[in-house]
Amino acid sequence: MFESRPDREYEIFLLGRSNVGKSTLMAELTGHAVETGQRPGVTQAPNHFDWTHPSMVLTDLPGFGFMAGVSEADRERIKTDVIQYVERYADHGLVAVLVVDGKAVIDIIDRHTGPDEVAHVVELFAFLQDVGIPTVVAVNKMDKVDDRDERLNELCDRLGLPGPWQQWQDTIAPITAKRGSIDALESAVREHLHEAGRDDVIGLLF
Ligand SMILES: Nc1nc2c(ncn2[C@@H]2O[C@H](COP(=O)(O)OP(=O)(O)OP(=O)(O)O)[C@@H](O)[C@H]2O)c(=O)[nH]1
Ligand SMILES: [Mg+2]
Repeated sequence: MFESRPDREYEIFLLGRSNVGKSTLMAELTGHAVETGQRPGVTQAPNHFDWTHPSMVLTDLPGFGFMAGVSEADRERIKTDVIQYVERYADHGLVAVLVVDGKAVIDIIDRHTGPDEVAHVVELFAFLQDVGIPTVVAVNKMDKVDDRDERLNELCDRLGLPGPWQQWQDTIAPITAKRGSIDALESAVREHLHEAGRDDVIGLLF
């Protein structure tokens, strides 16, 4: 899980449940082909992309949640590994991109929320805030969503961000990675880097 990381100063983390389109987005961001698939759980080890700049690595971390052919114990282990990975390299982390499926995310959160349960994506979002890594939620597959504003407002509500969602354009970025519509994400990431005084890094990325 940790051995393959190239020794780079800056890192961008890509996280999210299986099958939300992380690898598709990574391919779109970097212009390089990445293994993608209909079968959830294609990515089980981090994919490091280190060719954008000598100081930079983009890391596509393994998915959470349901993965075909992966046992419950393995899923828990992968989740723990991902969290440990982010904690370990947090100091290098410029931005975390938490990818969700815009069509499915609300149902998934609500199904996994209860008196003793916090949905993974909500837990991850809070965790990233705690670690102090600027986070953008890339709400992918917006091509499949009809009630766009309503859906994005619901997502803000579930993440504890008071609506309307338009107030959070540096945090909530609706995209359709498959068609290359990722402008909202790019400007949110730019905004975070700018706020962090890292305009120098922006040019390394886009
Ligand atoms: N409709 C639609 N489908 C998409 C979009 N982005 C990705 N997909 C599809 O979603 C499926 C999963 O995409 P991947 O990129 O492999 O997802 P992943 O998050 O890397 O999955 P794991 O590696 O299993 O964690 C593929 O069939 C993609 O073509 C999108 O914007 N819209
Ligand atoms: Mg993948």
